[in-house]
Amino acid sequence: MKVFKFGGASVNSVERIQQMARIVKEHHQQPLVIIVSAMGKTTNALEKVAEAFYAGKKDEALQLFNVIKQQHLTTAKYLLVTQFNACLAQLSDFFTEVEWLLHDKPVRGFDYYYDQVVCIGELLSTAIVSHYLAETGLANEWLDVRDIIRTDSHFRSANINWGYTTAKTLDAIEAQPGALYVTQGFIGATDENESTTLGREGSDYTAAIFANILDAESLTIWKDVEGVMSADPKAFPDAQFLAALSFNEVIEMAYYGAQVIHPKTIKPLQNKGIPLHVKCFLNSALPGTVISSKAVKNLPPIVVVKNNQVLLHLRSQDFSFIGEAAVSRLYTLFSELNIQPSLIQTGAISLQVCLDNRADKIEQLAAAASAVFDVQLEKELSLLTIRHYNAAILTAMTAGKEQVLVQQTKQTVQVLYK
Ligand SMILES: Nc1ncnc2c1ncn2[C@@H]1O[C@H](COP(=O)(O)OP(=O)(O)O)[C@@H](O)[C@H]1O
Ligand SMILES: N[C@@H](CC(=O)OP(=O)(O)O)C(=O)O
Repeated sequence: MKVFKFGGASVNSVERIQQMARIVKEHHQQPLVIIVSAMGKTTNALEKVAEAFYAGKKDEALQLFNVIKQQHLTTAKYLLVTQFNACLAQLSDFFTEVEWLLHDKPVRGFDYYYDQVVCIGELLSTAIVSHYLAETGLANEWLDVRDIIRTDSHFRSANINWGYTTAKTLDAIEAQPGALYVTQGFIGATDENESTTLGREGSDYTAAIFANILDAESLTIWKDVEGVMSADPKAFPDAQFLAALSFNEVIEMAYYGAQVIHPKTIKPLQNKGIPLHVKCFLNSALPGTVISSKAVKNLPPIVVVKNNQVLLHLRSQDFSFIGEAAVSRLYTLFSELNIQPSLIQTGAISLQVCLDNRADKIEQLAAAASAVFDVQLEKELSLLTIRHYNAAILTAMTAGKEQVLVQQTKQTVQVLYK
């Protein structure tokens, strides 16, 4: 059994879905589970629908949703002939699911509605993909992952109930010769059948969950890049291709914000020693990156840049030293608000916390922290992280930048700059 994951970029056009089917055909000699994300930027568009709905702008929400609807219908029309009616029936059910909800008035928290709306992206894309594969002679079973992935009700970043999910996965998926399953990444459901999501870009994680439970031979994540590179090639055209990486290295990269693999993806694979291949869907003959338990030496400097960072300066109100009570209160707040700081630096009477600029969370954190600290906020910062750095690359990459904060270990340097 192998697991493949195709992200939004690999299903964002008719041609790319056709290319995906070619890849599946090439690898279909053995049982395959295919995890698919929402097409292109559909999740972002659905977020706008949820926001308009929650702001009481029903007509705007319906209008925005209609654009998404038409995009999916157009794609289905281009791709499908014999399977079109069956696909249309399935898409229409999902459209109705959202439209009913949008006609209601919000009575619960935003995150609940967010998940009920946003999960549709993956349901729509997989319906189209599954029917297209069938149309090209690749018989497959479409699975609603919400019947399999059971989560708690922590909407927008739900946690997996591994016991239930394992039993359901083994029930739903059989490793028979020729078996081909298509299902959604990123989404799940609670005991009450409410849809949940696992956190943005969470489809990689779904794929790792399936690979772990099914004891897959490998997981392949198909991307629009040659493999994992030493930096985002969109921002750094000179980035180097990395043929092999260890699980631990990729955990570090994801932790520091590399956008290439979702941070939760690695552990389920590492625990079972399942190799992760990151391959290019535009050219499946390229070898791609292999990520495994094997240590990889002599890596080049690996660069991660996170923009839109905020720095909170927290100073003790009476100029007393920052003690364990204050630090413990701060970490409790991170946990309560589900905040993962990008960087923390502790001084004698002050603490500095660098975070992603999520306005809602920053406001709540700043308000709660002001009970204990004097709080100041600095915005529009970027956080540069270099793993396996050397003096030359550090100098080159920080030239001309106003440095706000620097943190350095033997392996990793981080520079927050304006
Ligand atoms: N270190 C890296 N190596 C390769 N790609 C990276 C890296 N960091 C960021 N990226 C970006 O990740 C993108 C692929 O991820 P993403 O767009 O989320 O794909 P998908 O939609 O398939 O999940 C690439 O186009 C590239 O710009
Ligand atoms: N569609 C979701 C989940 C995901 O993983 O997408 P992608 O594989 O395109 O990063 C998102 O955009 O967050």
